[in-house]
Amino acid sequence: MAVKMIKVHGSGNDFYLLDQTQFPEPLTDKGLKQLAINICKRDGAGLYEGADGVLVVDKSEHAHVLGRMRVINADGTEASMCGNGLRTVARYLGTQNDADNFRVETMYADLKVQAVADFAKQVPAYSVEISPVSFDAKTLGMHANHEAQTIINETIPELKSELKFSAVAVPNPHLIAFVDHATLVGDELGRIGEWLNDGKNTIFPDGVNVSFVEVLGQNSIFVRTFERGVGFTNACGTAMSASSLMYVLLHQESTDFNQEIQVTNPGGMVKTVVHQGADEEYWMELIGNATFVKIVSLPLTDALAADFTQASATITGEQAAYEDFVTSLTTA
Ligand SMILES: N[C@H](CCC[C@H](N)C(=O)O)C(=O)O
Repeated sequence: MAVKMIKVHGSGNDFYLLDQTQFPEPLTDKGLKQLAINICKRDGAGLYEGADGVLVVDKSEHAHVLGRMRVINADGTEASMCGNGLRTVARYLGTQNDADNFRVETMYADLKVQAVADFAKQVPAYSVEISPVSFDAKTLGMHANHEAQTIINETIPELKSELKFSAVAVPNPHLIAFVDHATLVGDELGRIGEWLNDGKNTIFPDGVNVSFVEVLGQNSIFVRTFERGVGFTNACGTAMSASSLMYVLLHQESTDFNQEIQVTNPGGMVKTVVHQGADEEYWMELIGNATFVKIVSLPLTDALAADFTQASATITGEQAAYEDFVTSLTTA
């Protein structure tokens, strides 16, 4: 039996999208974990150029929902949410069902998704809801500053850093610091990211996505992320959304709720809007590309055995359009 997947990306954060309804029976969790570990490997060891993870699409049992998304990181760990990935799943399900405004089931919420105007020619774009939001240490799996219940714009002495951090779950866990440009591009992010995802530290035993944010101007930030279960990525959608929330809460001199924020990153650019609902709950809109790079196919048993010799791919041509879009950002 062959397995068909779409290589997709959101702002250069790339995934294999696997629709499990192609199989008579869905893969087991163990099978999904092994598949992700095999195909995501970089440096030629994985399926083509590898990936940051696998987006698993299944039917949803929930009413008014077009499908379900699960997120498997490149190291095989499962995450509760993936903002860049959700945009590509929204495009996949929307195209399949001829719908452009619907909900997708994720681990903790059925999230709103909507097709929006293309970012550029052959660069389709979607807006997705990022929620629920929590600052609670228990939800974050955080043990720091004498078991503090929340950490918002505070130093964490144990990290041997002068930086001030904010910890927020959206709902996957994020640790965010606003920094100057030299720190943004320096080694500190990698040092802290490796440490908090080493599987041994006592601050985030289950790991955490770590981001440094530079304020570039009015409603404009740059976000660089070391992702749990992956390492450095071109972009992390939930990190850019969580960073936008902290930007609104801590930097009202240059942004505010309900304003469109431009978030640039090593893989390109997305837009975010931070909302506070009537119930006082925060939620974010993450608006960005949903690029389908190629359709790949190979025998399922080979993929599970990390044998990619029979793999075939059909290129869509969208990657060239996306690269032109990124170039236009710097020449604008
Ligand atoms: N590495 C993340 C999951 C992927 C999130 C990211 N790719 C995004 O776009 O939000 C975690 O373990 O929480």
